[in-house]
Amino acid sequence: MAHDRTLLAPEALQSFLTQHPDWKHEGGMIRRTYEAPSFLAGIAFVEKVAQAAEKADHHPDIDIRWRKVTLALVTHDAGGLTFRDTALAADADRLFAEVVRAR
Ligand SMILES: C[C@H](O)[C@H](O)[C@H]1CNC2=NC(N)=NC(=O)C2=N1
Repeated sequence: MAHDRTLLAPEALQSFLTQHPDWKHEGGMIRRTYEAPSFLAGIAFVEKVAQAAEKADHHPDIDIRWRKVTLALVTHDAGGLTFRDTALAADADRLFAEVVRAR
């Protein structure tokens, strides 16, 4: 599948980071660590993220350490950050809020 490879303008990235202050721009990726209320809530969150990632054909690096789940995103095909990264990051934030509400 062909995807848009347009890199995010610096202002667009800045605007995302301002609106999502838990996400950091590090090593060419955007990264956030979520702390779930329990290990299984963290796993439920990862499952939701995996479903969203598969649907978007865009897959974050995922690191699970007990209740902490770290997501890191970059568009390898584009060699940098694109709207696909910030869109999935924003989806993940919504999904995390759902998991926390449902605990
Ligand atoms: C063919 C397919 O669209 C690509 O390999 C996708 C799959 N998932 C991906 N995920 C991420 N994070 N970056 C990519 O560039 C990427 N590319």
